[in-house]
Amino acid sequence: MLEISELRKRFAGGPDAPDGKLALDGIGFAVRPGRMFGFVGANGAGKTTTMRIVMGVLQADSGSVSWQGRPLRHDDRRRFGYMPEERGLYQKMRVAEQIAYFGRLHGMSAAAARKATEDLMERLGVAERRNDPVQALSLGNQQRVQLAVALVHDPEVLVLDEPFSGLDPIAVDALATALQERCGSGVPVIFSSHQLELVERLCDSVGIVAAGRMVATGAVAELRSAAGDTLRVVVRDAAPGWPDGLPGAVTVSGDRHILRTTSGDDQEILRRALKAGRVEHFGVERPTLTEIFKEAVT
Ligand SMILES: Nc1ncnc2c1ncn2[C@@H]1O[C@H](COP(=O)(O)OP(=O)(O)OP(=O)(O)O)[C@@H](O)[C@H]1O
Repeated sequence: MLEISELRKRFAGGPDAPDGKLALDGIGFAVRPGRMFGFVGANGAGKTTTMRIVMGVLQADSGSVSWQGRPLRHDDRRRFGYMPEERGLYQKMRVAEQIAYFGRLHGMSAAAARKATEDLMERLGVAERRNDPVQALSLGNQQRVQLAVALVHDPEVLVLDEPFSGLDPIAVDALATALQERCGSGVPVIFSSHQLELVERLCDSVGIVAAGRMVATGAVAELRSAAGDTLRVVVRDAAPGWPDGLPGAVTVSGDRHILRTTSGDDQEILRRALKAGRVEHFGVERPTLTEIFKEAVT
């Protein structure tokens, strides 16, 4: 298991902010083997900083990262796969050569690196570009190569900073399948993303970070059920004022009134809605991850 505990990090300030910037204020979470963990949060919340600390690119002021029950060491990180936010490809190096080169850096034999490279280029749809320098590829294709670089040495853990950003839907599916396979073979996977539908679809658990703190963490289904069900009623052509006194909030969209409530007598609400106009929808809904996210970070 990969465990991140109580990480704090303050960046040095400039003349405008002499106290610096507290980027992490006690972040902690754990990712079990074979689990996919979605790391979400607004811009500047602290995701990249956390992942950089996990990968040893930055040092925390305090807190710890442990892997399989003991403090994470430099050697362990060689067996991790990392996709940094700033990306890190050699622009002039050819695609196949580059992926194999990173495999070699992680200690693979030349033959094993070549074989893994062939396999990944095929899987990620860049085999036809094998002899092109990276700089000749579109950004999305460069990202596929970046992912191949993170995967080539069959890592024990995957830490990916916004791996899905900028990818077309075909590439998203190829990447999702590649990650699910790694997970299926017992690898813990952490990835950050602003694409919450994707996180909801792929991840066993999520962590929502705001201002350097974890504000919610757990299985997506648990977070959704803990957030409580909402009754949504849509009434068409209803007279204004019909929901006066009913709990919840009403929004108006064209000729539709939409009432959302988490409390109240549903039968009474239905009677009132039927009297008021044409009831187009009456149902209980579980909040999406996007709704939970907005609630948690605002
Ligand atoms: N090297 C640095 N020096 C000073 N401040 C920094 C540095 N790196 C990050 N920060 C600040 O730390 C905070 C957290 O940034 P971080 O990049 O971790 O956020 P993030 O959640 O990854 O955001 P995004 O979704 O925009 O990528 C931000 O306020 C950022 O401006």
